[in-house]
Amino acid sequence: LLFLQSCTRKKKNGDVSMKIQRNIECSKRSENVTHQAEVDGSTDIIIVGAGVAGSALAYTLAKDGRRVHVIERDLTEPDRIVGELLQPGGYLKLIELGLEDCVNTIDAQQVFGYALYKDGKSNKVSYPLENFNSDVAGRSFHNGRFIQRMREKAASISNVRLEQGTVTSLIEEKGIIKGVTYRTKTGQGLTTYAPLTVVCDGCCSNFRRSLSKPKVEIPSCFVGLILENCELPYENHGHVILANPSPILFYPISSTEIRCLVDVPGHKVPSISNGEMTSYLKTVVAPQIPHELHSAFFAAIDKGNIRTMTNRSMPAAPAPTPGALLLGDSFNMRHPLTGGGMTVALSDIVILRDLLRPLGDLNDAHNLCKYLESFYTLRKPVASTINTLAGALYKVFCASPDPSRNELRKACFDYLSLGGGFTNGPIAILSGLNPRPLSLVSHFFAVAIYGVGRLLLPFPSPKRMLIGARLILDASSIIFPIIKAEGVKEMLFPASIPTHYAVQDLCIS
Ligand SMILES: Cc1cc2nc3c(=O)[nH]c(=O)nc-3n(C[C@H](O)[C@H](O)[C@H](O)COP(=O)(O)OP(=O)(O)OC[C@H]3O[C@@H](n4cnc5c(N)ncnc54)[C@H](O)[C@@H]3O)c2cc1C
Repeated sequence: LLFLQSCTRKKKNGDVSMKIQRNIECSKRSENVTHQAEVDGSTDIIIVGAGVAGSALAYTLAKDGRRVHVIERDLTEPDRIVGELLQPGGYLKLIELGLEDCVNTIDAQQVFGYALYKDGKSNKVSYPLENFNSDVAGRSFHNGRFIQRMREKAASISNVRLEQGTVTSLIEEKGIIKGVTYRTKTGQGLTTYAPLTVVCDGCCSNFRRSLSKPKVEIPSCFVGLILENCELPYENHGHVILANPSPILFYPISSTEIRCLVDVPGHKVPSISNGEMTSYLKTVVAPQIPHELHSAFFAAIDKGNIRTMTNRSMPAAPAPTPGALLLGDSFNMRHPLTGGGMTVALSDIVILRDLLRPLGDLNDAHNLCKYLESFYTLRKPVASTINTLAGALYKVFCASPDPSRNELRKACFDYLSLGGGFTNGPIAILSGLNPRPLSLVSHFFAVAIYGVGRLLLPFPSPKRMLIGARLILDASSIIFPIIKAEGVKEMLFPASIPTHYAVQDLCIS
């Protein structure tokens, strides 16, 4: 144990992967000692996965004095097309967690809002940042660089042990999760124990079935490209093209690169290997993107680095289990159109940290589990609002042959162009700066009523009245099922749910 401590206490500046590698080496050399120590109760919390959620959680819990063992399948820098735009609300959570410097030195770009495009018209929608410090804005970056910085921060704390290994199962005894079994990089099978295991193994989680009742939907896929040597029409803004059949996104991920994500509805994307994808991008997508980006878009297609990713959506449906908890995408997912995933994960971590803070001992698994049930209610206002907006906006932003849905789409675009509260309200929700469920519901129906009003004025015709009525029905059929899945009571009336269990029942430090 002393050897492990001396290893993990070495805090040196330097290259991210070098630091993490050093940490792996430490854990490798001390595997036997550590395993023995863990049986003795030297770990408070095991974290499965060191992605966005796992590494941020490890850092924050360790800062609060917990002894944390993080097991991550692959500690090399991830190269993915996910989690590249952090909303300003997420940046505020990073500040709360003391992790805001993780967006420094990775060539992250500040983001001040969005530009929306529809039928050749464009409109800038800025985040309402007036009342915040000047550094508060969205940030966009290479996801892998951001994660490496957070892993490095976590690994720099002496009571974090960050180890490369693949968790293969949760250890359950009499209904309580006691720890995990995992395979190290060298193929050795090990077990480790702790009073609490937090599973943060991402969108394809292997363990969510044991800890929740997941219902995963796949509304679409994203096709990702990187555009180089070009400028976005609206500097430091995300760009959303309301294209046909579904939205296309652009945002900077470094000072020289722009990410393009093309949404393709359904489970399947055109084949990259037989050239269908190239043809789709050149003939269907290219004519719909801003002309300033054309040549870089074609160059990116010809370069051939085309990536795809499935977009999943899954409301949180916890099955509270003593000794374990899910967090991040393993627990809850939403369509990535609005870039809300990391904000929800970081917001959840702040709530969990605050709940765990007064507890000295985590060993009373049943009481701890009961106490942590309040987490599921406390997270609802932020998480459900961001989730519902993502699902609803995706549906509204997709093209449709239905005239009422098309009117709703047009009304949404024009409503967001009105300025004042009509623009600030929805963008404050999307950015995570003011994610209030009632504000979301009222803006959503204000868009619908605005759409109906435009149909009926100046002179209503029977046909227009019918489209107007269908528009309201359509809007309701979009938002109400999402709210139902999120939990009507938890989302809209959280005060009616008892959230706080007596901390006194547990050991307080
Ligand atoms: C196409 C796409 C684009 C997105 N864009 C954005 C965006 O712009 N902004 C935003 O906020 N969100 C975005 N998201 C969502 C965002 O990526 C996620 O919400 C976020 O990454 C969730 O973090 P996580 O830690 O739960 O999962 P991850 O970051 O995926 O981390 C999971 C970690 O667990 C590890 N792991 C998995 N299994 C095991 C195992 N058995 N043992 C050990 N380790 C394991 C993995 O290696 C990984 O490091 C996007 C999602 C998609 C699909």
